[in-house]
Amino acid sequence: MISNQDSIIQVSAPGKIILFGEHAVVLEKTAIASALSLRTTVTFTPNTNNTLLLDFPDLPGFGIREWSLDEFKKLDHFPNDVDLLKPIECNELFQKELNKIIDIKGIHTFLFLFCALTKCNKAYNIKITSDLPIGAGLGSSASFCVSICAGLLKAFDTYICGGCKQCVDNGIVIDQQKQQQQFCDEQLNLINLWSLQGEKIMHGTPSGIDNAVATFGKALTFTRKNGYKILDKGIPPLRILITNTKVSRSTKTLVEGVIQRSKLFPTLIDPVSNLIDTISTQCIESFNQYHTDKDNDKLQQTMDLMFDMNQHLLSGCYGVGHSSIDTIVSITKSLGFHTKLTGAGGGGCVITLLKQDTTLDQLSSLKSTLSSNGFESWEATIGDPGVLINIFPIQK
Ligand SMILES: Nc1ncnc2c1ncn2[C@@H]1O[C@H](COP(=O)(O)OP(=O)(O)O)[C@@H](O)[C@H]1O
Ligand SMILES: C[C@@](O)(CCOP(=O)(O)O)CC(=O)O
Ligand SMILES: [Mg+2]
Repeated sequence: MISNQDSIIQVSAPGKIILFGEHAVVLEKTAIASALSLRTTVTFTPNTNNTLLLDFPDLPGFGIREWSLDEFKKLDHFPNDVDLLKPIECNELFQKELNKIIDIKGIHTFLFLFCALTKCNKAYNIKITSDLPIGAGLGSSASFCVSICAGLLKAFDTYICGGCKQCVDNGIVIDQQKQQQQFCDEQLNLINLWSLQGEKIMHGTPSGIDNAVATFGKALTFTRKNGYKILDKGIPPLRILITNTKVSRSTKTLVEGVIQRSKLFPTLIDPVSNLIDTISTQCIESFNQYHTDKDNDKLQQTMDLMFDMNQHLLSGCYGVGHSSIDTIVSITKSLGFHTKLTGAGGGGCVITLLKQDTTLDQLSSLKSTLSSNGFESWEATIGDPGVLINIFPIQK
């Protein structure tokens, strides 16, 4: 059998949209998210130079960089004694040491996961590409962390299930043509927990919803207390248009701002968070109702109202709106559609609820109005699978 250490490993994980509950989910409330068909792909190719070569074309100004593995191993706080089956946070002192090597949070995240999971015992060229816009609310950071963790655990044959048939052998083939495989649930849980440690370096206080949806895929509800729950019957056939404001923002700063506001003004912010929680739970109820009565009009009416309410609470009460988002809300409203931000807000992407019977002409008129205002939009495909893996033998 060819060892994984002598193979090319390719892993992909999806981005996501949050339908309801972003930010409130950090404050312990319920949120609902669905995986997107847009994915981040990581390719691990062994090298014989004792180096780590990173090729990150989507990270502005990064390009390709290479370090000797010894450069990391010699650091005083190198995570030597980590148990791979028990994910832990990055030691602050190690992060400070990484910061002296390179001052980019996303790269600290990568380097922490790489050092903790491989102990720098294997040299790799690693390429990461994404279909997702980076830093725009569609969960690129989580799909980045999930793909890295899944690939590195596989590279070292680290399985919390002990190496079940699904994880070690042929697995469940999701896509015959691409021969992509899925891990077992136990291994997915391990990947999810390691990815959360990565997200913590990027964001400080991630709720965990983004890495859960990038790991498990489909559509799920999430609370920090109870974790994720896959919506067994899926999401009703909603049509969603994603529009990118192209305004860049920092998830970390926005999340910190909302936490700060809720600490300073608990009597004002708690009821807002509770109302968002009610919107999320009402959404689940409406989905269940739809699965019974298939009443599209009723679902559309409720969802339209909840899109408006959630948007205004995020913008007016949590303070994570942006004038570009307001512009899209008003353009879409003038054409009869309801829009909310998705992810951290402050710019990034927004989602508009189309109707089941929105015609191609109506859609293209909506898209061209948005485009003439400088915004790019596309209809989303949601409910996609979570993290998937391919192994290729190296061609000699
Ligand atoms: N394909 C990628 N290549 C390199 N870094 C990435 C990639 N995707 C995500 N990242 C990291 O994630 C960060 C963006 O995460 P974040 O601000 O949470 O936005 P979002 O998750 O909404 O896209 C980037 O600044 C970068 O550090
Ligand atoms: C704002 C938040 O709810 C989602 C952030 O998503 P994104 O990184 O902006 O894609 C934060 C979180 O849940 O960790
Ligand atoms: Mg993110």
